Amino acid sequence: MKWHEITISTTEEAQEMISNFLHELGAGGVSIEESGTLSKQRDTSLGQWYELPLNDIPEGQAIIKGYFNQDTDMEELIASIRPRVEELREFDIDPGTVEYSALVIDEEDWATAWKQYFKPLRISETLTIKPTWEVYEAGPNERIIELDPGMAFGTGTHPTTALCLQTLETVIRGGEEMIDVGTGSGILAIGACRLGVKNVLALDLDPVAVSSATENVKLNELSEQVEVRLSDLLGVIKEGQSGEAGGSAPLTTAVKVPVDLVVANILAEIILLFVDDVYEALKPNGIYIASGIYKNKEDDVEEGLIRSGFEIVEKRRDEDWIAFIARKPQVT
Ligand SMILES: C[S@@+](CC[C@H](N)C(=O)[O-])C[C@H]1O[C@@H](n2cnc3c(N)ncnc32)[C@H](O)[C@@H]1O
Repeated sequence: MKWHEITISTTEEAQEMISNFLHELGAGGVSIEESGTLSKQRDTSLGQWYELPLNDIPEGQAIIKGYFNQDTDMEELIASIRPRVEELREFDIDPGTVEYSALVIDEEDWATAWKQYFKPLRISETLTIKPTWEVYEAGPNERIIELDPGMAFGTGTHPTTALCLQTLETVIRGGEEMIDVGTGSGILAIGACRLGVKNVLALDLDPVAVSSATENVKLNELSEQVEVRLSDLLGVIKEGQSGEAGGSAPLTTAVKVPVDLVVANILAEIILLFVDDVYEALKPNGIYIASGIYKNKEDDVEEGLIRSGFEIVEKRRDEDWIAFIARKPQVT
């Protein structure tokens, strides 16, 4: 079988949004390559290892490749993605001078083309993300997240995901109940369970993410602990129903709201839409990890969290991305 490969060169700043667009348009896989110039220092503090050779992509730039089945009209696809990319400028996200190209490749090339970018990755003190197709022997005290991200976002290679997993590792004490909003591949829900969380309600608006997360939860033998549901933000809880089209099945999850912990790795614009709902969904002293925030939105998110009643415990940074750790105060 043949596949169409679209290549988009853009900025690191815009890569997440553009790769999300490709997923939404039905990409069968998306890969991102960032600048890896020879002068770039690679972080090995947590024992990370890198298989990819350094490349000549200029600092701050990224190359995104998306793979579409042979029936896709690529001219139409590029025409539909162009205005969405340009619109990013209105959200203060600069995609730079964007270049698009497309070519046809064989299935075999496609499989290796995107999988070669996804290798076992030590992401925090104890967590390692392992692609299902890689052979990897865990060391002592190493906790493995088995993952086949398929078409959903969340391989752990993006700074926002890494920030969430590293933060989860520091806030989880064991036995918590958690909600993961925008679960994507389910990576944070699975990572949280590996770190000791008791139960997770994992939500996503995108049916492709819901099925990817469900598969990954099964793969990690966590179906008893993690319930994955289609939901627009916390809608499924508010309605007390499943978000499945036409469905009204009640939640079967062991997670009882209010919960101890909420994590959301979504863009700042979306985070700001439901801060009050997260506050409601948390127990007093409950923790909210809000990630996916690009540096130009730091102040807006901080103000939004404080306005809803949260205390800011800490802000963590990776490259230009920020994750907030916020606490719902104990009511006296
Ligand atoms: C940046 S990805 C994060 C995936 C994963 N949690 C991670 O940390 O890598 C954001 C996810 O949020 C989902 N999302 C976007 N808007 C949403 C909404 N209104 N309600 C629920 N999920 C949403 C997207 O479908 C996507 O899977």
